[in-house]
Amino acid sequence: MLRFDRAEATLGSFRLSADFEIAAGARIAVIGPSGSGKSTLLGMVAGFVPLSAGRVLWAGKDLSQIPPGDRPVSTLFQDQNLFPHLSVAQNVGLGLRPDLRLSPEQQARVADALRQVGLEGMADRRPAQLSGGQQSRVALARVALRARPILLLDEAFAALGPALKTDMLQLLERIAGETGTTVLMVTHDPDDARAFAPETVVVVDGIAQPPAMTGPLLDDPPPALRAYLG
Ligand SMILES: Nc1ncnc2c1ncn2[C@@H]1O[C@H](COP(=O)(O)OP(=O)(O)OP(=O)(O)O)[C@@H](O)[C@H]1O
Repeated sequence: MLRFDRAEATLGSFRLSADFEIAAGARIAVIGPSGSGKSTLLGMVAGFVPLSAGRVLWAGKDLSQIPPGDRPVSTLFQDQNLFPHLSVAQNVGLGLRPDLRLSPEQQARVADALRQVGLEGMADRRPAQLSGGQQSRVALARVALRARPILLLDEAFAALGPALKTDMLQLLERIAGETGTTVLMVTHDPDDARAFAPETVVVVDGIAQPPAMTGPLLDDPPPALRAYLG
């Protein structure tokens, strides 16, 4: 379970608070107006944003004691964090070993991850030789191999067209389901939330609200969310 225990972050004059729990293995959308604090909420989990009060706990353990790189967390941003000078296989292999000294068994796992995301035959290409959708798949394969229990997506697929985005969300759902990964996904698209996330956290007026059922929430949004959704 991921628990925000009266957690607060303060960035200049901006303050965000969160006090709720997310079940292990849940898929959660995070929506709200621009500048409302969605990325800040993810940053509190990943460790990019320090807490000014309260705690964030995973499986009962206080994450603030753990440096960002050692937290049980992977984060995917819109730019996909791929290294341009490394091959597709090497970019994925980083999920297993940052120094890329992979054993034959680990190389086989990289090949398997590439197969899972439909990129077999592209292992030796550089990211620039792939389409945007294929680059997203490389990033997802790396995250799958990294196998951290919490996955944070910050508008990771926002640059993709609708059909590709649907593909990526289905792929993500399959991988997260197989591994039991807990996913928090920031999106500006309510259709993403409906397609992917049974529950949604609304971030508005400095508060990340407890998760609500996505369908009913979007069918009958509270006033602050209604204004944002238009
Ligand atoms: N380092 C900082 N110092 C001061 N204020 C900051 C800092 N980083 C972010 N903020 C402010 O904190 C608020 C929340 O930012 P955040 O990036 O979490 O919003 P968001 O909901 O993810 O926005 P968007 O949808 O536009 O990406 C914003 O008002 C922003 O201006």
